[in-house]
Amino acid sequence: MTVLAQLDQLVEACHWIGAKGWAPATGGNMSVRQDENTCLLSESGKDKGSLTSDDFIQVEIATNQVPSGRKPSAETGLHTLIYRLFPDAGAVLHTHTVNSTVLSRVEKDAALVLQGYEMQKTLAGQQSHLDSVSIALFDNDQDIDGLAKRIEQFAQHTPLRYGFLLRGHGLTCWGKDVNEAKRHLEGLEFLFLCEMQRRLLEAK
Ligand SMILES: CSC[C@@H](O)[C@@H](O)C(=O)COP(=O)(O)O
Ligand SMILES: [Zn+2]
Repeated sequence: MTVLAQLDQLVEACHWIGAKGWAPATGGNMSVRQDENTCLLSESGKDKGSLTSDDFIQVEIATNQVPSGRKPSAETGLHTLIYRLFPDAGAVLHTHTVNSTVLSRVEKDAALVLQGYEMQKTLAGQQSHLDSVSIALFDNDQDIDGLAKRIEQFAQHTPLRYGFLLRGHGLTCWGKDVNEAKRHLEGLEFLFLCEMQRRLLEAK
């Protein structure tokens, strides 16, 4: 599929994310890989639910440089990190949902472990509800370069798959293309909602 077709799919995914209320106000950011050296990232500060293809800005993956001089997402460094760590990653979606925001604060460990859910199989390579899926959880940080470094160091010793949570902030997930990133987002959000409800009910 061409990059233009991927960008069209990404714009559609942004509208779908907006309609679900998963990127309130100007929260969230999205990108698609152009080639091994560059990606197209959403412009900073926009309502991500009403983006058009003109709102995506070319960024160099190795350096975070922006040839156009426009202002891509404040979280550009997390998208480019994912494209650097995972040559197969073709799209990255970052959302601010209530479930990911709250659950990432309630969970004090360095990962949210999901187990026992059939919907784990929405995640590439997962074949059974009996397996455990560990979603890494990092403390939020306004220093995105510092945060990216911490995540990079973590990935050197622990597998990082599907996405990660930022505490009190939201989910960043990816896939080989827009469709897979969208499936991972929808699957993980479903699992977060189930996990919230389970913890609430079992606490009584
Ligand atoms: C609504 S404030 C949220 C931002 O600080 C950030 O977390 C975010 O997701 C959107 O930033 P942006 O620079 O528009 O990509
Ligand atoms: Zn954010």
